[in-house]
Amino acid sequence: MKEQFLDRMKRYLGDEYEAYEQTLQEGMYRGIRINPCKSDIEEIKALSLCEMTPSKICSDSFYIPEDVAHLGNHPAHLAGLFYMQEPSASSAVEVLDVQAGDWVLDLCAAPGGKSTQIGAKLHHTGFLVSNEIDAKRAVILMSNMERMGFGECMITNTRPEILCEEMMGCFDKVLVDAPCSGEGMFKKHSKAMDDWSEEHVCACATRQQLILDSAYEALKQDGIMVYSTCTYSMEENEETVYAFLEKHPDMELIDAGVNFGRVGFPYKNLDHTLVRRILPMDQGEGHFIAKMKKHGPQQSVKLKKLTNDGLPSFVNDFLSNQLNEALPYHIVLYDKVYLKNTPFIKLKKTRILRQGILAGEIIKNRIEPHQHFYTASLLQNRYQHIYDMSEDECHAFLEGNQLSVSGYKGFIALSWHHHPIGFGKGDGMVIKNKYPKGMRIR
Ligand SMILES: C[S@@+](CC[C@H](N)C(=O)[O-])C[C@H]1O[C@@H](n2cnc3c(N)ncnc32)[C@H](O)[C@@H]1O
Repeated sequence: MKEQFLDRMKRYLGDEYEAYEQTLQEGMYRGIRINPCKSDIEEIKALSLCEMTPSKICSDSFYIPEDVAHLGNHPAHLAGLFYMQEPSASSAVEVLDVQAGDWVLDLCAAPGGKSTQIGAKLHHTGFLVSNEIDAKRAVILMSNMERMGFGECMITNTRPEILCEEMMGCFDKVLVDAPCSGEGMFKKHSKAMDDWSEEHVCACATRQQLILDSAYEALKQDGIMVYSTCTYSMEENEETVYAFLEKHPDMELIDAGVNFGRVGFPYKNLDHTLVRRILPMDQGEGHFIAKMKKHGPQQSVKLKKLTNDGLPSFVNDFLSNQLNEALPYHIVLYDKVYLKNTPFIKLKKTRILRQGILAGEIIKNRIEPHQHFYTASLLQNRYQHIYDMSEDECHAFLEGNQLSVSGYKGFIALSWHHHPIGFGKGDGMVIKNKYPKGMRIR
């Protein structure tokens, strides 16, 4: 560990420094968070995946032993029943206190730990915009949102200032889980430690101010903003919040409203008792969370809603053949068919990777369904053609093999323990494998 970093930690922690130093010799906390849109605690426990210890931070989060292997390839994970997330990483969304019907912006969202948690809390109500500035990471975010089954959302890949200007004053809740110097992750990512320097900490703090200024624009009057990091430095935490509040006097730092973690470090006249810190001594990996309310006034842009496109008859036939109940909204964009429960919105400057559920792609005069159509939790009870695979069949399917199952013709949802995990196409004799090649297990 860099001496300069440890000296700073000594200054921050005083008498507790030794306890912190001790945690550096220990392993990382690991955990899983159950997806209530697809499963519940009883079901996951009954799978006996591993030892699961409840966390005090989030009722869906559990600590798991550090040495548990291969959970990522477990069918329950691939079907989106749970997300691998260390419990303290769920703290910021708990503070955000998402309510059904909220419009929520997750401005720095990849790989999607917090967006999938927000999606679960919204439970198909409201609207979630998950933005990631980095194109490659945005694709990972999209695949995690897809696996977990969310559709009442939009995945964007844009600079915060562009998105927040286009959606000015639209959101009840905004989460800024900011890029930071990652001091809380040094045990996990040694690269974060190699990159560490006081200059880097200050550069992160400058960037955080810019992101917060954009986030401010997107927040409604009376809306709630949560700012979080996974770093210890005061420059990126208390000092960032202080500078932001100085610049935006209509923002008020309010009580985080939770009883996990501990108060922040004292800084000027910031009420540090209102912010939360989770340190490794608190069964976490170094998180900071501040909750703020916007008193406004704040104008909101009026978003343009799209009307339903006329669908080609073969798409209508496909949808009525596959689903026993349709979703009310659909659009076709670049030959891709999307479905949604509420109207699609139109943005001009923001790069939208996906809005709604991607049902499939029109190729010549037919539709090739997409994996998202079969993982979307809103559709889970609507498939008219579904085959529940045995453990062996599911394993073979996830490896990319066809199923020797006769009697089915056409596209069919394939489930594990009655949870759709993908799809195939029957020819009466076998079901051909349509599990995306890049997702197959080897
Ligand atoms: C701490 S991570 C987010 C983790 C995510 N919220 C989760 O729970 O999975 C911060 C993200 O901010 C992104 N980022 C980097 N620079 C940014 C910028 N200038 N504006 C917005 N986001 C940025 C990074 O690519 C990274 O994905």
